[in-house]
Amino acid sequence: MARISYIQEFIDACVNDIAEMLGQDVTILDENGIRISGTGYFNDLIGKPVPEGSFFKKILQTGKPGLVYDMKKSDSQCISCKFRTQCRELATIGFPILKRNKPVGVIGVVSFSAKQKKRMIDDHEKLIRFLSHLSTLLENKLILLELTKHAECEMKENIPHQPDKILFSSIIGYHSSLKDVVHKAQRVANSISTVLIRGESGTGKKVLAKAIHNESKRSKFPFVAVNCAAIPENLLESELFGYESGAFTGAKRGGNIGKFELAHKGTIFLDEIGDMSPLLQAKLLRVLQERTINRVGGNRSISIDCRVIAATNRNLEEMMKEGTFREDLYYRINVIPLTLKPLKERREDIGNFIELFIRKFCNELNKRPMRVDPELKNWLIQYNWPGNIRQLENAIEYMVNMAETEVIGFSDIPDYLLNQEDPMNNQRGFSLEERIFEYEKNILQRYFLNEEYRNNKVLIASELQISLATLYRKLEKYKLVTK
Ligand SMILES: Nc1ncnc2c1ncn2[C@@H]1O[C@H](COP(=O)(O)OP(=O)(O)OP(=O)(O)O)[C@@H](O)[C@H]1O
Repeated sequence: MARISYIQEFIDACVNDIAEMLGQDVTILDENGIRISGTGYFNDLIGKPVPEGSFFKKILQTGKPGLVYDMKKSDSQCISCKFRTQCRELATIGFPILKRNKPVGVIGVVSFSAKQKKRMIDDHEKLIRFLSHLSTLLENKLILLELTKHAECEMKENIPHQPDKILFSSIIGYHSSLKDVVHKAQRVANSISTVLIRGESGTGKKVLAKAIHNESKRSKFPFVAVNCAAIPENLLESELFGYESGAFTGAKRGGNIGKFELAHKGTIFLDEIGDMSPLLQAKLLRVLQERTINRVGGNRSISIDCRVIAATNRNLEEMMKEGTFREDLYYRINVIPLTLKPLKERREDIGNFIELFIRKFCNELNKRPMRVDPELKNWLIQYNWPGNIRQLENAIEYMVNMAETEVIGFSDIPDYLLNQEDPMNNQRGFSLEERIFEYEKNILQRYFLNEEYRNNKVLIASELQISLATLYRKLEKYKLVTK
């Protein structure tokens, strides 16, 4: 999905030209309320979020434009903004940037002098019309970008047997458990036996499956991935096995081949197999045993030749006990089990992933090479990563986008990393005292890294209803990072 920050260069050019033309300051926010561009006063605020409850945040929520010229009035749109009384803006017009009717950003034009304010109020109708055109232009640019990317992906998918770059050597990981998994995978790459990859979401199951395929004799033939959880149950059968003409209402004339046939001589990757319905489990079992499929609505058996790799993050043993996963299918797919550990159990790999992803995103986003502040790196290594490698990858993408210098620091981390309620995430082996320590430290740290509080100890102490002296003591005790 194209985000507003993906057209950053175009936005910067627009903002500067419009500000010059209108004689007012102009700013643009992304879908999270982060200022991604701005002129004059806003220059120093780029990369920072606007306060909760602010006029611009409301526009992001409602998708409605507006004009505010008396921030202090009780019915002003800024009434719930904490920084209302310190605000230097005299008048502001905000207009949503919509993508398919969903707000993905805001354009703001702001007056800081009485003269500018008067001009804004006099001309506000024209200005709103102009912003509406600009917003449409930005929306079109985003949609065009999305369509181009989509077309590129489709082209790549349609090139038969395109070699994929993921090999065993591209799987990052020095932890002994991962080395062991990769070693086993190498040994079975050329076998026809079914592999079952277990692991939490985002641990690299698909990456491993692709490496097995690419390092096997089947690599010249397709690797076909099917996410069994993402396809509605009634469609999954025809998706997997194909259908004949007239098999159901809406079926294509001439029928359609399914993923098993598409993967002929290659590999079929059945992701989230634990989410397959009992009925389909039975059909899949038969296919795996007989190595033939029957298209939906057809009565001819078609033999298949493809390697099956299945993956799941579900506890299949528990599911068998509950009767929601078939025991016979379990034994059929669990021939070569490979388990990927969650990232928090292989912390020695986190540093390498951080370096890898920083390089990747600097490259993709055309940014100069960056590095991470060593203190932040330690913090990231200690973090629990419930979303595993995928979450780490997304967090680094965010940080590379946000960083204004070549050193990524605490001010660049996404808020959601700090908003984790239980920092120990039910890890075993910690006492109540240690847990409470981490819990309190985490709460305080969140306040110090929250832009809204601007490191203001009086404000933080008052919000937490503790004395300033207590706050200072805790600051020292927990060695908190302040922005
Ligand atoms: N060892 C690795 N080296 C480099 N990148 C990796 C590695 N493992 C995973 N990744 C990256 O992490 C992300 C998640 O990987 P992947 O999609 O394979 O996880 P998954 O376990 O299949 O997730 P899910 O169960 O949610 O589908 C991908 O962007 C992938 O490129």
